[in-house]
Amino acid sequence: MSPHHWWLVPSWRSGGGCYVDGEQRRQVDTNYQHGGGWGPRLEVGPLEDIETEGPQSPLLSQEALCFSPLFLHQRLKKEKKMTNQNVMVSDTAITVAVSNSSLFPPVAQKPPAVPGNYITISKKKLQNLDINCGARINSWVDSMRASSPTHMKSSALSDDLNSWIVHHPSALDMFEEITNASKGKQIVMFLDYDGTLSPIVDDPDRAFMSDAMRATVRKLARYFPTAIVSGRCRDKVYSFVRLAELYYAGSHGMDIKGPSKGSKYMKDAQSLLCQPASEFLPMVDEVYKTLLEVTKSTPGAKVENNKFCVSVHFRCVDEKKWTELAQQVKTVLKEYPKLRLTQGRKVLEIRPTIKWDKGKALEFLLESLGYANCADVFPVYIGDDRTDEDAFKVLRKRGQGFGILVSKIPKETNASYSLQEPSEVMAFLRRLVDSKKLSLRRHFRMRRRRLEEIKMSLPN
Ligand SMILES: O=P(O)(O)OC[C@H]1O[C@H](O[C@H]2O[C@H](CO)[C@@H](O)[C@H](O)[C@H]2O)[C@H](O)[C@@H](O)[C@@H]1O
Repeated sequence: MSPHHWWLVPSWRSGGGCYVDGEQRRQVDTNYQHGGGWGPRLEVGPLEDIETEGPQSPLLSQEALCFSPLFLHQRLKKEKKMTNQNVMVSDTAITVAVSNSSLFPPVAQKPPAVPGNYITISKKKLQNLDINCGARINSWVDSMRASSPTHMKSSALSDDLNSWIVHHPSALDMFEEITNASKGKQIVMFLDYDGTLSPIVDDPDRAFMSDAMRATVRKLARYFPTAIVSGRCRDKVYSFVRLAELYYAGSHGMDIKGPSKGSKYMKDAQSLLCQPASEFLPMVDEVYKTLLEVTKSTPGAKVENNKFCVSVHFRCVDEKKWTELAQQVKTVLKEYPKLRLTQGRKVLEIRPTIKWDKGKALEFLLESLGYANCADVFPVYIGDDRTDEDAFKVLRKRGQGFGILVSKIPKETNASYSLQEPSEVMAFLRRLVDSKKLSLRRHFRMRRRRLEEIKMSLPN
């Protein structure tokens, strides 16, 4: 047996599992289990131990992987079987590298490419609830459960948080390093809304942003081009934020509009409009109406029309009814192969199959602002949800700026830094504004001094 071949089994008390899709292309035992309690786990062992037969599970949520690198680390240490290997769980895959010496990549470092010396579990099989592959309802419900931190053991949580924070340090603690890295570059700000600018609440219609946060974002936009990138429909998120000087990308980036007030950063910002999924409008509307009707029988379910996508909220649905709700949604979506399902925080999100996401929206906005091929731009994206990972990934790929994940618990992420909650986001934004003001003041003071020197040196 080669010491470099290892297998990984994401497992749940209820079962689960997936294919190992890399070098060895072997299937993992889907019923592998470990000690009790609900919770995402990633088991590890020599590749040779894998059972080669077993049903394929089309789904494992990203959340199910959120503790896995750390769990894996501990397990690996315990087993003392692995001395010089690197284990990584990225958004695209679970990967075991065989040569690097550290367990995690340093902050802002790109994840290693796959496959090569890596064993990979492909993202498609892990992340999305792919209705077209005929996902089983159990898998859907597992994924819905995984999005609930209440299912995570608190002891594991604090251990993992301590290790996680080392690799995704607080953006507040690292403020100096961050501003140093941005020196001489144009910072462009991208802000998610729910869970980033406003706290998560039970009723999506009441996710208000505080006046203090609004004032902070207003100041921020004075100094840096600023965009709100949200899963909500653009009008709705605008009604919460109410700042006309910002760029807005609603419906997970499928509805982008420039500032109605115009912008000092772009000549013709008012006419900026991008709606790459417009042909899906009638279909999304139809699905919204059907889902509204069908889910009426499930107490607490809430269907939200986000124009180019639909959200089915289960935050207020009794867990015993989650299977019923998943079944209702699945039945409706069977009729719409051009729509796909993803998952956010206690929400099922239905959207067109087009290749457009928050990452694409970020790229589109940078291009519109004239920074497409510019080395001197420093985009900062702050978000809390799975859909924000697409934007974090784009930043890593560009090697510009960085992502900040808003989370109190360890999550697998492509972001470089973390903040715990919207109040920390506000503190970070305020510091950005203050630091910019200070540097501008210094700049003008120096310019004035220089002008005076020139004046003095001129003959009377
Ligand atoms: O991209 P975002 O701005 O973060 O939008 C993602 C979803 O956010 C909203 O739902 C979430 O926040 C609600 C209010 O706090 C909460 O009740 C819900 O459980 C969360 O999932 C919004 O309602 C969705 O339409 C967005 O897709």
